[in-house]
Amino acid sequence: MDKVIIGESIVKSFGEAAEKHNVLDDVFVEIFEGEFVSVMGHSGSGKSTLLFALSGMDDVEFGKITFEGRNLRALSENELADIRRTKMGFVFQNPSLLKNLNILDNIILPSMRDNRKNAASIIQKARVLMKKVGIAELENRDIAKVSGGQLQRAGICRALMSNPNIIFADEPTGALNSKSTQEIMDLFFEINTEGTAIMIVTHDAKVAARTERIMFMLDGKIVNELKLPKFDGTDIDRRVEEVTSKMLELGI
Ligand SMILES: Nc1ncnc2c1ncn2[C@@H]1O[C@H](COP(=O)(O)OP(=O)(O)OP(=O)(O)O)[C@@H](O)[C@H]1O
Repeated sequence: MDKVIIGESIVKSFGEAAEKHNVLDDVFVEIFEGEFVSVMGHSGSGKSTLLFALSGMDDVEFGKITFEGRNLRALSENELADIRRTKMGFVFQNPSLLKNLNILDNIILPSMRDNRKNAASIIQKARVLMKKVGIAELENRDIAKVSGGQLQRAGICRALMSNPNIIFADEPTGALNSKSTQEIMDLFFEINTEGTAIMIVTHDAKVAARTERIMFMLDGKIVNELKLPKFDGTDIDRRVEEVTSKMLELGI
């Protein structure tokens, strides 16, 4: 299987002089096409920084990041933005939707910026995605009048508009109750089954247990990983147990 992203010897630090410390400390990571991976670790261990580095959102001080064969660090800001817009999807804990736009307009906004001429097909695509994620009836709804789970579904629709090859999700269920968390994970599962690679940063063992490879971070390093069979809807309790016992073993 081909690799969608390879990060080699990644180093990134924050702070000045004596305060300076490596938040990413010689990290090697690779994600395969269609893979569903997660990253766990203490708060401050570098998980989000890794996600931002791999997606080219933030530059790093050292190392190489290869996305579909292209060296991200050698690209211009415009080229990087283009890759992020057309090949990557982003989902965050709180989807940053605009308050003065309804759900549909929020979902189509980034695509419309790129290609206003195709408005009709963009709207049609958004409607297909809204139906898929179960928010079809909310297209005209003010974003202040939907639940957190529905908002996150809208965020996922927006991320899927460009048919990304990989979705980067930073604590996508962090603000959700356990029912919505499960529903959002069902959705990610479906998206992944259709071939999109997904990298999720999470503190939740139940979320990580749905993925097929969990990378554990400690002090800026990936110190271990756990591989699980692709989730088939069964054995979730046993999977969660495996994840939690690995966390205990690693002191995470
Ligand atoms: N822009 C920044 N400026 C200075 N320090 C930063 C910045 N971004 C992150 N850091 C520091 O880098 C370290 C790692 O942060 P990061 O957000 O990657 O951790 P994390 O594992 O995702 O944490 P959490 O689980 O709390 O989100 C932390 O010590 C954080 O304070």
